[in-house]
Amino acid sequence: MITMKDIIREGNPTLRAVAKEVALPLSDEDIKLGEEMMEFLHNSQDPVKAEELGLRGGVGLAAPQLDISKRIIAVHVPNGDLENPEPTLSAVMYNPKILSHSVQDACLGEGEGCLSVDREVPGYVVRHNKITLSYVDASGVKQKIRLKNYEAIVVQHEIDHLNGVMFYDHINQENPYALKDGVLVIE
Ligand SMILES: O=CN(O)C[C@@H](CC1CCCC1)C(=O)N1NCCC[C@H]1C(=O)Nc1ccccn1
Ligand code: NI
Repeated sequence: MITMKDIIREGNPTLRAVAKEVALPLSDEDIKLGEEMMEFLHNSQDPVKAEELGLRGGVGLAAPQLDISKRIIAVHVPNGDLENPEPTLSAVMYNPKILSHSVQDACLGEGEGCLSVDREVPGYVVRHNKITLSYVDASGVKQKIRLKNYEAIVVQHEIDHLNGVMFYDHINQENPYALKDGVLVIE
């Protein structure tokens, strides 16, 4: 079971490496890894288990964060209201690829953090507001989906990890809160 000790932190060169595509058909090992990554996200969002296991709540995780330089990500974005436990997006994605994106950019009003970064780095992380994404799912089936707003931001943060990019690489050094016209701020 994945816990915080398995997550590498800034300074580990794997976070700056370009991860390798996984071979198809998916190996049992890669399928198992995806399941463990999703289990971590579930546990990290469960107040009891997160407390028990000392987990920081996470909505996404990329294999390089486990010191595994493979193009595998897991995302589990909970639905806003507690009544409806249906997550808005929950998937393990193998070899995810952004096929196209909107001209419109967006950022989280709160900025971003990272389970591999044990410090606050303030500032807007400007990303694409909408993306068209292809990936292979855990059943080995090629998927093509469109995402927007928060879900699109989460997936872009994870795909960045596959390319050795950290969220703060996108922050404007001169003025971390500088915004070009038309960037959607997502609260
Ligand atoms: O690469 C993957 N990571 O580094 C985990 C990150 C991924 C998100 C950061 C911004 C977009 C994707 C993550 O999830 N966080 N960042 C650090 C601490 C907070 C935590 C978070 O946003 N938690 C959360 C949010 C809503 C609901 C439940 N939990
Ligand atoms: Ni991260």
